[in-house]
Amino acid sequence: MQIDLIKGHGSGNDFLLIDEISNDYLFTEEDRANLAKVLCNRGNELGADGILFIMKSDRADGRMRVFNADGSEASMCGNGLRLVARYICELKGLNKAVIETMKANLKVMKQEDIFPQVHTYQVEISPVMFELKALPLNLPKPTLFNEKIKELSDELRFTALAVPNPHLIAIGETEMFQNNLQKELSEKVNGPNDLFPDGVNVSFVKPLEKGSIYVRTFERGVGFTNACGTAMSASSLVTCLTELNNYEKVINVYNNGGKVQCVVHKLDDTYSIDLIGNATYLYRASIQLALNEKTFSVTSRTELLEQRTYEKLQSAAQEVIKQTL
Ligand SMILES: N[C@H](CCC[C@H](N)C(=O)O)C(=O)O
Repeated sequence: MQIDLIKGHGSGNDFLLIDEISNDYLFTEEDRANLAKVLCNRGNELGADGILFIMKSDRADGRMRVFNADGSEASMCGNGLRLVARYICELKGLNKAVIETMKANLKVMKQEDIFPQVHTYQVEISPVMFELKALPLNLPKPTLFNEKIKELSDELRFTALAVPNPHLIAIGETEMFQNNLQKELSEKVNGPNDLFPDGVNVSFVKPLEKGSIYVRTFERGVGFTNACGTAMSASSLVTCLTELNNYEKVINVYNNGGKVQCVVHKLDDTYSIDLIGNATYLYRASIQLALNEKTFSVTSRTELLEQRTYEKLQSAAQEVIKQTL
């Protein structure tokens, strides 16, 4: 079976985009999980953090389903949604659209370049839930806000929220990035454990100057990635809850893949976050796939030249991180 795809990234969080609107691929659920495991494997010619299936929708301009590299499906993907936003807007000649995701239909729109000649989109991150059952997190309390979890750490304080995929956020200083704690506790809560039966994305956050933070995330179903869009959005919200940053103001979120911006909105007890950042295409490729043998070959690959301009954004962001982390 031949499959045409685009490899792209949002802040270095890279994905394979497969267009099921223009092509009749007819994937089964098992196909989708197997495709993610086979094509995202970085030992192969492609490799990625996940696959974004772009599908028809009867209630929006398009639909996104996101599968992690381990074959698990997630309810949301912030960096991936910017790539899908770009793909749908360019496919349909739109500057803004609505994309159906597992739990919500989300508003997306093309934005002014966050850096010269870097395709930039804004996506809505919503709904936001703090009830522990929304993750789920099995603790004898309704919510977890800036509190210790003795099974995970004696010092760190965590906040748990779903946007709607699950996130566990710890805010601290540089030292928290200089040991193996994030890796060890992330592997624990993403393996067989009583706290997070479905796993969780784990982010360590360091406030930089007011209006700027650095976020490093160990992603459920993937591991450490350059950036996690929903995690950066959730982290921005938590820094507003702890009054480190302000609602309705742009927060610069630095990460190992570059920089995005978040604006946190609070209306009574309802929150949403605007996530603004790049949607960069790396290459187009066609593959010949034998799914049952779980093998494929790349039959064509056309490099695109967008990464050269993106790299200027990334090195500027890395300079800031080097100065402040
Ligand atoms: N690993 C996530 C899905 C991908 C989210 C991330 N790549 C993003 O940009 O939000 C999860 O299992 O909930």
